[in-house]
Amino acid sequence: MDATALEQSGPAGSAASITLEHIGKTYPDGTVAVGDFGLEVRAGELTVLIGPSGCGKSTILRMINRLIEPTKGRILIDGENILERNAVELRRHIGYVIQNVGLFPHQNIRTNIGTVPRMLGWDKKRINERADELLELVGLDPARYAKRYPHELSGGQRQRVGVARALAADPRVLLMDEPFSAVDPIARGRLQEEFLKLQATVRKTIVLVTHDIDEAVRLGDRIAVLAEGGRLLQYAPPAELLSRPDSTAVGDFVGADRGIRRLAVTPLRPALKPLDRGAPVDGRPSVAADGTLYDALAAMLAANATEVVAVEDGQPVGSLSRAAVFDVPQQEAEAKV
Ligand SMILES: Nc1ncnc2c1ncn2[C@@H]1O[C@H](COP(=O)(O)OP(=O)(O)OP(=O)(O)O)[C@@H](O)[C@H]1O
Repeated sequence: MDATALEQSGPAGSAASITLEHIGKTYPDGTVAVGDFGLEVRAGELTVLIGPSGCGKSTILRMINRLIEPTKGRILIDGENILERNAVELRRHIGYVIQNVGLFPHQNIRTNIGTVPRMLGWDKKRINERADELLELVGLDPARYAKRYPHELSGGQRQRVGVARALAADPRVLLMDEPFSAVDPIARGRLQEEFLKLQATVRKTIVLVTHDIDEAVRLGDRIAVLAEGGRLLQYAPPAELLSRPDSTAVGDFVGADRGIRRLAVTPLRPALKPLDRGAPVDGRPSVAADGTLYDALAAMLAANATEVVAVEDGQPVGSLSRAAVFDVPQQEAEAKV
């Protein structure tokens, strides 16, 4: 087999970039699911596709692993035109996670995770070791879960197995279609949190489809907002999208409560009023100095306090008032106009 860009997986930093050039999908009945779509997905980043139902998000995602064949355009992964490759073979090098996972019910968890490595001809010992390593990585004890069957797991645990299975052959690209939407909101929050930690370790290039703006803001390095027919309205990091929606359509989509969401993606550190190391905290609530304005506000509200102290390595490093929390995004928004 030739060593194409997609197969050169390995140590951290080996994620691939994805370039979508004027791709489109028109069905034989004339439906234009995606008219003309372009996007540059940076290596090692998590890009979210979001937009109303039927706007073509899943179609775009499934064109990247060619479960749907584009009717126009080019798709490059690290510069290689993947439309010229064998589609079945291609899919073995692109992880894919869907809602409700689609685990094989009659195979145990370890066997499910080993699906792609088996197709790639790995030996049994290596497959089992890899499955157990991934179970650890997604927070499931292999001794307890490896031999279980999918119906013996909770929905959230199955979803983690789905992520582990998609990562099994160490793909450089991971596609995720509404991966967390089938689980209840509390489990979803925990899964998203764990998934962010996992991504900090594996640093894959990820394209994730969701219709949930909170999920997009929480997970995305960049968010692409789409309208019907796969029309790209805006492509920007979450903080920029929330503070500077460049059309009313995007503004409406990100929602009226975007001020609060913006707090959740704005670091608190630049807003801190410096404190001498070792200065007394005086019963004020504390927050981690690498947290967000939202964390600071939550700490103040919980303690019914008007000021919070930011702490780093156990030492107070600055303070922040309630008024300052609301000043910062305001100043930022004004500075950007
Ligand atoms: N086989 C098909 N023939 C004709 N039209 C289709 C076919 N499959 C999908 N479509 C249409 O393509 C459009 C895009 O569908 P797609 O599933 O990509 O939307 P989506 O944004 O992922 O929606 P949702 O959020 O509801 O999952 C829809 O209007 C859909 O009806």
